[in-house]
Amino acid sequence: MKIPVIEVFGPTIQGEGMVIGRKTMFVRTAGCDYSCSWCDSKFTWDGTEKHHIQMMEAEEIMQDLREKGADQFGHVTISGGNPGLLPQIDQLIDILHDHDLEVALETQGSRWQTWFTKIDDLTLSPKPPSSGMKTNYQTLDFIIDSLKQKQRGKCSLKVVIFNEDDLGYAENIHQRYPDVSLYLQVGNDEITMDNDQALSLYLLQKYEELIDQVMVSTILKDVRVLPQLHTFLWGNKRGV
Ligand SMILES: C[S@@+](CC[C@H](N)C(=O)[O-])C[C@H]1O[C@@H](n2cnc3c(N)ncnc32)[C@H](O)[C@@H]1O
Ligand SMILES: Nc1nc2[nH]cc(C(=O)O)c2c(=O)[nH]1
Ligand code: SF4
Ligand SMILES: [Mg+2]
Repeated sequence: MKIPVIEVFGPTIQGEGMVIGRKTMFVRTAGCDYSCSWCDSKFTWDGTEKHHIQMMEAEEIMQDLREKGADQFGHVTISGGNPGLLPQIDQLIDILHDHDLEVALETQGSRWQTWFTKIDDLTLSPKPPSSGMKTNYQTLDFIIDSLKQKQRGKCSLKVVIFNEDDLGYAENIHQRYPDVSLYLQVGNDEITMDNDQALSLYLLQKYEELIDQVMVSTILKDVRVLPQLHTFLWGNKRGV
């Protein structure tokens, strides 16, 4: 079965979460079951780029990765949209592994796929109140439980923070899943700003504010606090 792909890019650095800084290629799938108010990738689901969606066989995606990244990469990140909507990603992972490539996944944890167990670096990013979305804890419990029993690689949680309610949500997530490493990420509420320098300064200030808040939390002890590294470097630019 073909995979709806909206962009393939890289090599670049992973700008977020558990493998931040790692050289990687990106495959971004189209379609999401959420509609987060602050989503920085709305083009994957809001219909504005539906003509750019390509239905691709897993082998064609592999070819595209080689055309763009030649033999210069050893890691591929699958993001979206929500790739977790697509059972057919299974074949893509097998092909990537056959090419000795490690595979990362970005998903919000609203849907389970059996192929999650084959992922090397799996990021679950449940959405805090500011997103306007509601977490289905039954599904998230099931995913985390299933991964604990049988996963090839590592799993982490990443919560984007925009306000104090979001921080409270992250505390709750950390208490519910204390054994899963937790990353807090600065929320970018200026997703249309095109002045890169002003954006970097603004987000740096947000980063410092978030650090200050986390330092005084009695619950968030074993956590990592990160910015989106790619926005510091390249602003709101696409495909980097
Ligand atoms: C675009 S999403 C795609 C994967 C999946 N739908 C998800 O949300 O995890 C990739 C990551 O970007 C984060 N993200 C989206 N918009 C953001 C924003 N405005 N500021 C900071 N992080 C954002 C998401 O929370 C997620 O961790
Ligand atoms: N460099 C870079 N790092 C990223 N980490 C997560 C991304 C995403 O949109 O899923 C992303 C992205 O779009 N670019
Ligand atoms: S779940 Fe991810 S892709 Fe979907 S709307 Fe939220 S941030 Fe965007
Ligand atoms: Mg992004």
